[in-house]
Amino acid sequence: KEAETQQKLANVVILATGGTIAGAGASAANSATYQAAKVGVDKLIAGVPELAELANVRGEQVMQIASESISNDDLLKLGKRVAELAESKDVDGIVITHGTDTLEETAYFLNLVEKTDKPIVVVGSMRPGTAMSADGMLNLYNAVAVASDKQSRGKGVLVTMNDEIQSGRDVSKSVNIKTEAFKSAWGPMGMVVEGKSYWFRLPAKRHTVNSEFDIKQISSLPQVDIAYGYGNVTDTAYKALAQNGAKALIHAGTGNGSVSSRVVPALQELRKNGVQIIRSSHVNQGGFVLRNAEQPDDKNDWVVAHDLNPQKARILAMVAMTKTQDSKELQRIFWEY
Ligand SMILES: NC(=O)C[C@H](N)C(=O)O
Repeated sequence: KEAETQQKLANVVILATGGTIAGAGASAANSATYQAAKVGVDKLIAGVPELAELANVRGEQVMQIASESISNDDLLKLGKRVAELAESKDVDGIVITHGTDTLEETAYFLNLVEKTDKPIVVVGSMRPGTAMSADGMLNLYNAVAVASDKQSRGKGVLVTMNDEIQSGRDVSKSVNIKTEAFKSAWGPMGMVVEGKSYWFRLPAKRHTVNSEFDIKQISSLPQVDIAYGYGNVTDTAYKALAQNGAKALIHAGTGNGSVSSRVVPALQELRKNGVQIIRSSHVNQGGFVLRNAEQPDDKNDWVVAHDLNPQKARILAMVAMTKTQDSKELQRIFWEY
């Protein structure tokens, strides 16, 4: 009988990378002061015995770090392992436990490069498992529920936080400390309640199986860096980043991705020297940067990031520049993904 139910359940692999969901504090009152990336994947799985009712779950520890320290090499390592598992006949879905600080970057990266329609769900928590009202257990339970659901196929990389199913492309950590940290300017795709998913929207942008990018063909990512716009800004950071080898600079601009008159000449010069200039916005509730609004992008040969925040623009620029160095192609990619 037990063997029969096991056969019917989906096979889900949990790839653990660290973060607060694997964090531990000194006491149950420590919801904000704790150490991330302490608990191993087997203990995480053992902490939620109800997972066994949703799927045949097994875990793999891919790395054990706080997500603010994730490197491009870590992204490639994780991406390649996800692709291998997705190709395996006995894997139906993949869950990635991850720190929340750069979760939106990893989720978007996987959304661009994984050539599979199998569910890939990235999940984290805002409180360590040792804290009162820890959110990691339910977030993980929801992630496994979504990853084992056939309805989740072909919807791109997903994120389950705070009972919501979000698109890995759109979602961003918008507040810290609070458990409702993850928001998208375009709203969640669905809800997951008591292990069941309820869907309301589909992503309009290209992803996974319809993406022109494939992790198997990517062996390294070019250096792309971000510089921040603010009052009284100088061009020092932009020049230093380029001097240090950046192939593209994401301008985390004010408002519409506007650029200070003290910075414009340096960016024009850097573009002439081959560095791609990509205008994004650091406004909190979702930027929307349009070509030739605020700056003459056609004349400057710059690219706009449209609704992608600076950190997501960095991910797309890196992936795109594994294939093209042409600014018009880059702009096409920024509209389509
Ligand atoms: N809530 C978290 O997961 C934060 C932690 N610094 C991390 O990203 O690993």
